[in-house]
Amino acid sequence: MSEDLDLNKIREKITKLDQQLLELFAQRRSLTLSVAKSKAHQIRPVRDQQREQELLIRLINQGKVLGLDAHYVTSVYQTIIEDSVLNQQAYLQTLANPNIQVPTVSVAFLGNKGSYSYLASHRYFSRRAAKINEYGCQSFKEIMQQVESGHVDYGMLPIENTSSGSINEVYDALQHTNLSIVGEITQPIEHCLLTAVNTQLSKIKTIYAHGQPFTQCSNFLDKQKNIRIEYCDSTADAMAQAYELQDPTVAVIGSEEGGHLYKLHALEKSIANQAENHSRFILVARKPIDVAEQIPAKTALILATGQKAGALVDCLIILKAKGINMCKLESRPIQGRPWEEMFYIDVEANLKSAVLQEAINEITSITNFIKILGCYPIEHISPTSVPSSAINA
Ligand SMILES: C=C(O[C@@H]1C=C(C(=O)O)C=C[C@H]1O)C(=O)O
Repeated sequence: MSEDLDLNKIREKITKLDQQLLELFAQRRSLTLSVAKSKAHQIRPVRDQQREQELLIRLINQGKVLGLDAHYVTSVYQTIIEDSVLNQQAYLQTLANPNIQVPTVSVAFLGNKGSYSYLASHRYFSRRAAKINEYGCQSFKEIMQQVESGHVDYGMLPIENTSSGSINEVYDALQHTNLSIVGEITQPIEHCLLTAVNTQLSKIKTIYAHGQPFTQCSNFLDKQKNIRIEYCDSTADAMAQAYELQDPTVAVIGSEEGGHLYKLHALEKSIANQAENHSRFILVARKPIDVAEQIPAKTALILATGQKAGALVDCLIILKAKGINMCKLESRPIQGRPWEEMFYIDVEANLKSAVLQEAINEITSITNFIKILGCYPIEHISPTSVPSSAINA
């Protein structure tokens, strides 16, 4: 056989190229860290979308000469730039908070190895070069107690999901805690039907899962006939059960990545109602953090206005007048005060900024209660778009 068609030889070449690509990615990453150091010095914002756009247009054109599709080049580089910006943000945060640089952190999350909260915790801290001591919990309340008592440094809590909405239990718990929100991470939720042994969908009689995945996969589940549903405290518990049972009639709903930790494989993939299914998690700690000026920040607060006509609108008008963007508004009942509501507001502003301080002072003067839940770096990096003329030229 000619060497050009020898599969093993071709794959060896691909393996070598991939190694070189990884080395180049690592070199690029370390250069962007030098950029972050320079920006820290000059107090310039981390993100420079004009530079990103110029870079993307140049790469699209260079890619075309090499026969690479413009969409492919754009999507690869948007991923690289997202990593670069998040890495620079993480670095600047260590400079802004020198007192909390520790090589090992302990994190409480829902469930055990393999739960979505476990995956979110690992993803969040992988960028912060910290080793994790994991502390799996059975409830959101337990997670908060573990952080409040000082038993662990951080708690990772899911707060909202793109298909099932806000997680009320977590919102309610935030009313009664002194913990601060110090970070966020959005985790793609890719629900699969996982089994411990080789089997077929028609043989499944029982599905184990946490309540949230059940809600998020209701369309798929409605189509399955004669299946018993067993609710579990967490996705990880469901996976552990399936692993123990080794039963061809049993399946669980969870991520493929988490399932690997329990030697489970995917019988069906992408079973969620919405193809784009993401959960946003918040990270809580006993002390608030500072957010570096060069990083886009979000501040979360809760307030109670009492029963006056237009009282909430008056608060929002203050934010509008100061040009502060509100990115989330949620209301929850106040325990023991029927029909009164607590409003949860996320704004895109740094708590240290004069403009937000002024807004908070004005809002405080017209509300019954206000509490700052925390200020933290915005982790969502919206991709820089390129003009369609560059793509289609
Ligand atoms: C590296 C930089 O920081 C950010 C990341 C970029 C990148 O990874 O290429 C480009 C522009 C900035 O948004 C930079 O400013 O050059």
